[in-house]
Amino acid sequence: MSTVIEISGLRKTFRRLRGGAHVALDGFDLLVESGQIHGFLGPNGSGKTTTLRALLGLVRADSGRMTVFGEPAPERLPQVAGRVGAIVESPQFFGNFTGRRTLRLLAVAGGVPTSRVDAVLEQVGLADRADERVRSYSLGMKQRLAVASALLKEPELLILDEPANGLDPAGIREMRDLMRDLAAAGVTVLVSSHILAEIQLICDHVTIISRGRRVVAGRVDEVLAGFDHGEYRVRVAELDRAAELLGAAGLTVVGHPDHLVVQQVADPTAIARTLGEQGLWVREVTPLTPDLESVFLELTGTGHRSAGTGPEHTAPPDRGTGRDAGEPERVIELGPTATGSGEVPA
Ligand SMILES: Nc1ncnc2c1ncn2[C@@H]1O[C@H](COP(=O)(O)OP(=O)(O)OP(=O)(O)O)[C@@H](O)[C@H]1O
Repeated sequence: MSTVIEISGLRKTFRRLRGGAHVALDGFDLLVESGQIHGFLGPNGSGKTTTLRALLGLVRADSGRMTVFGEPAPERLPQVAGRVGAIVESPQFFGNFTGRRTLRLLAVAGGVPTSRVDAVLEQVGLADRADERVRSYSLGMKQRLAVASALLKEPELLILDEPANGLDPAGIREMRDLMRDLAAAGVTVLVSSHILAEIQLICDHVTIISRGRRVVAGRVDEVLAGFDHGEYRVRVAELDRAAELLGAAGLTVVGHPDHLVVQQVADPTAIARTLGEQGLWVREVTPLTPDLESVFLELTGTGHRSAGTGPEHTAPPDRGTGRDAGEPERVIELGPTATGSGEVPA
C-alpha cells in the first residue's frame, strides 16, 4: 500500500466583502492510500470542496502541505496529472452533442486515443445511450458521463466531489456500483459526500471533517467499532422493575417509553439472566451498533453525546502523524464543537 494523497495542516481563509475573514480550513489533514475507496464526509460548508479545490490548484491555500503520488500539490500536479481523474466542479456538457461525441472531443483535447471512448462508455454503463443527445440524459446519466470523461485517461486516482448529489435512489445505486467496479479494477477513489449511508455502503475508509478540521479518520469498521458503547435495547414487561433489577446488578440503564437501553454491557447474557432469575422474561435484547450517521452526529456535536466526554476518549499522544506505515489510522481529532480529543480504542 502506498500513499496516494497526503494533506497536512491545510489552512484556507476566505476574505468576505462583508463579515471579514472566514476560516474554511483550519489545519486539515487527510491520508489516502492506494486501493482505498475513501469517503470524505462532512456537513454542508465544512470544507470538503475547498480541500479538493486546493489540492487541484483551483484555489490557493494559505498554508499546509499536500502531495499527490508523492509530488507536491498543486505545484507539481502536472507531473502526475495523467494518473488523476477529478470531478470537483460539475462539468457542463453541450446538450446538443451526444454522449459519444462529447467523449470523443474530450479524448482528442486530452491527447487520449479515441478508442478509449467505447471502453469508458461501457465502464459507466452508458454504451446503449451513447448516441443520444446529452440534453435527454437524466442527472444520473450526466454524472456518469462526467465520470466517463474523468476515466478517459485511465487514472489510478479518481476524485469525485458529491457524485450522488441530486440523484434519485436508482441513480445513487448506479453510482455506487460504478465506484465499486472502479475500485475492483484497482482505481483509488476519493469521494466526498454528506450522505452518510452511502459512504458507509461504498467506502472502506473515511475521513470526517467538521468546521475545517478532521474529526476522525480510519477504516470504516474501526471507526464504527471505536464508537461502540456496548449499548443494548431491552424489551420486557414491567420496565420499571426491570430497570431496578438491572441497576442493582451494576448496569447503567436508560429508560424509554417502551424499552430500556442498557449501556456499557460487557456480557449481554447477564441482562437476560438477571431478569430471568426474577421471573421477568425478556422479549428482545438487541445490540445498538453504531452506524456512520451516529458517529457523525456525535463528532459534529449534534448527537446525543458530545465527543470527547465519553470514556472512550483519552488525551491524545499525538495528532495522527506518528503512526507506522501501514497501520490503520485511529487517531481522532475532535472538532470545534467538542471539548477535547483522544484516540478511538482498538
Ligand atoms: N469562494 C468563497 N468565498 C467565500 N467563502 C467561501 C468560498 N468558497 C467556500 N467558502 C466558504 O467556506 C466554507 C467551506 O465551504 P466548502 O464549499 O468547502 O464546504 P463543503 O463541505 O464542500 O460544503 P457542501 O457540502 O455544502 O458542498 C463555507 O463556509 C463556504 O461558505
